[in-house]
Amino acid sequence: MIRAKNIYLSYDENKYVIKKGNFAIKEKEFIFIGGTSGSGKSTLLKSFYGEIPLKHGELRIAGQNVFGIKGKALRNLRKDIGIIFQDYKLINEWTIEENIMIPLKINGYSNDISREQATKLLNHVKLSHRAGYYPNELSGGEQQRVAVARALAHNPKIIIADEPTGNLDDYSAEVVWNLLKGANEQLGITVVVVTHRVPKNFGIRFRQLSIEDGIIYEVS
Ligand SMILES: Nc1ncnc2c1ncn2[C@@H]1O[C@H](COP(=O)(O)OP(=O)(O)OP(=O)(O)O)[C@@H](O)[C@H]1O
Repeated sequence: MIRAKNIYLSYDENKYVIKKGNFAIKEKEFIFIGGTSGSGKSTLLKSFYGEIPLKHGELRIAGQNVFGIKGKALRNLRKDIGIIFQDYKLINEWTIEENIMIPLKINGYSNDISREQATKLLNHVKLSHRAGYYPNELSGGEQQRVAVARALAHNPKIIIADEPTGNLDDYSAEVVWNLLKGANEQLGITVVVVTHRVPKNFGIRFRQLSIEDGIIYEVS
């Protein structure tokens, strides 16, 4: 599902953030990526959805070559990916239902279908009673559940999450982990999560990669 061959990523010409990156992630795997602060974890995730261009190497996501990707090809790549951030990144001026509708509208679904799907997902993340609320009227844990629903809305093949529980208390973190496990187990979505702390007794199979000073290691 994701294959990197000798990839290099950087923000400026003088220093590579990711060097000689080689790894493969199979369909339906659940992957944790760890490593020290500043080692390049977020940068690697950003390259998966074309936010950071590859300097060298080959990166294939769901069969699509990410090198130099732009325009329609980039839009197609993003159809296959749902993204979750540590700080939720919901649009505060829009209700949570409208937030969940965003990826559907971007992908050309009608208003009615988008709303129907958002209603289903609000039910899935147990927030139906808050559909008309705005993000800043919700707790952090609730906002992250909205973000998970938004990431799932357009039926992606891959979910990418960058420290999805970093701002959450233990209870809310567990709810988010359960949603991600469900996406992986029940929907067969490949899940790639950057986290400093792999949860104990996770309960499903997973693999771990680690990044140290820009070098990607397979831990398990
Ligand atoms: N937009 C940017 N412009 C220039 N350099 C950047 C930018 N974003 C990150 N960097 C640098 O790239 C390196 C890797 O950053 P990255 O955010 O990928 O690390 P990380 O492993 O995700 O760190 P953390 O665990 O602290 O979130 C760091 O040295 C950082 O300063």
